Amino acid sequence: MYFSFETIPTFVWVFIATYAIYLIKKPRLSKNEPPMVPYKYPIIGHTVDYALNADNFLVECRQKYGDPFNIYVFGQVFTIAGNEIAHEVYKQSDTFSLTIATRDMFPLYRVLKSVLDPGTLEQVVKTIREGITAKLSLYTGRLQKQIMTYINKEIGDCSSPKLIKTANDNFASMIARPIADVLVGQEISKNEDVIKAFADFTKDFTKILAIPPILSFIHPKVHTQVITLPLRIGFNPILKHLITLKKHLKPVLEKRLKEKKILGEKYEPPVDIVEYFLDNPEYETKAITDDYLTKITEFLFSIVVASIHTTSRHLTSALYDFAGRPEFWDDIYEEQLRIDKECNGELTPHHINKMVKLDSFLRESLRTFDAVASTPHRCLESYTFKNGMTIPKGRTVQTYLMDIHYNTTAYGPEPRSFLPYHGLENNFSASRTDKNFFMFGAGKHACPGRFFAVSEIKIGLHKLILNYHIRTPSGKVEKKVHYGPFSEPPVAGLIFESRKK
Ligand code: HEM
Repeated sequence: MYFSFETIPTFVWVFIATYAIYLIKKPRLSKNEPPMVPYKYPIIGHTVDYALNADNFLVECRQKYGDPFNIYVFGQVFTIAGNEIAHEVYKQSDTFSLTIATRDMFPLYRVLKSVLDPGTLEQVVKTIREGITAKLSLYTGRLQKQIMTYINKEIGDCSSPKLIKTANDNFASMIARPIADVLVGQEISKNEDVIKAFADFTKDFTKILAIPPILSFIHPKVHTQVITLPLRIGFNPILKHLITLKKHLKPVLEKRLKEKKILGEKYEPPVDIVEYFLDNPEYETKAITDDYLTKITEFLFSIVVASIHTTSRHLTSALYDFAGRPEFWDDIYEEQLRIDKECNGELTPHHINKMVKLDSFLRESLRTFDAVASTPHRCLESYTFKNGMTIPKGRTVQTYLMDIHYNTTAYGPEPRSFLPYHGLENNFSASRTDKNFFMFGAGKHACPGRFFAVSEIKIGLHKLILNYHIRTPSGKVEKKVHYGPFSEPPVAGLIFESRKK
């Protein structure tokens, strides 16, 4: 190989820069920290093992170093909290923050400015609790209709078997319909442009973030600055969705305000989040200005981000779990058929509660989703665990989900096997959080949308299983797709074949 004399300074600079990064980034641990797993290569640390082989790597670390332990990934020290420690992190809700931990990797505030305001999350959670969970029974019929509209339109007649690809989309457009109905009401939730805006918002936002966090080796903020550069120079693929919603929302809000004024006491408020918003003294208005529209649109999209892809991902995953396990088909189908006959095709919350086998199957699908570690929490001030170990302010703690979901004490000697009726036998419903089930988090910040999500998924599964035989192309359980410690449903597709009535 030939090097010219002029290339030498370049090598010197690269060497100096690398050495500087090494010195700056060298992990400095304070006293009584959890054990640091030794690593071979400076700067790189455990990045390769964590990105390419997270499951085996963390199992080995857990066996050798206990719970919790520290690893060094993408230039940062992470504390990995498993089955014994994670619940302590979730209990200390003033000391550990999910929102702050995810801000660098998922900078939603760049497009929805209001999420930076700490009051927004509080308001979103309150809205979900009061405006969705407390009124779930009023929504059931509407959710059902919206899901059936999707099924008839997008899956339709499958007298010949039809392969439906699920990659990326993961039935987001099925889930976007009931969520639009609940959020923006019946007037505009049938509008296909609005449904598309809801279904695509998160996907389009995450597209620009799909750059591996290489620059986090320098600092996580450098990575955030680079991934958000397109947004800052005016390329904003999300803007069109905000504009669509504003356009369709404006006449509806104006009409409602007018009717309220004219009818006074006689006004019959529609049941949806837009009305909940209008009714809130904090958001009271006399006219629908552009600022007002922006505020309500941003608020609605922050619920969209939390609700659509999370729910559709797990609906898809549960369908794959069902489709790959013929041994449970008859049992689950019979339960749906019996309930369908009982309710004459019109589900009520009472009937959804009766789907106990389906509920248990779904809980198991959530438990075995196979995410290795997720739901990071940032430590806001130095914290000492009950076992005496201390972590400093600023540390990110990753929830070691597999250690929790695959613990032998709760799930027996083969915790990775699929136990469809574990929930049913132990009286754990799919939406119930528990120290051995962290799919919806735990404690004060446990997912407020979980009751809604589980209802939607159960209605979707119930209707699909009633109408179709569903199988995987291979006839077996398909493998999930792994990105580092994260997991996504399989992408092989699902084969639908109409049941003979
Ligand atoms: C299967 C679907 C879903 C899953 C797996 C899921 C999971 C989670 C998890 C793990 C958390 C963090 C909890 C914690 O820190 O303890 C969370 C928080 C949250 N979820 Fe969900 N979620 C789902 C659906 C939904 C839906 C449908 C909504 C809205 C209607 C929603 C709204 C939220 C909100 C607002 C938070 C933040 C709560 C807070 O910080 O206080 N989620 N979710």
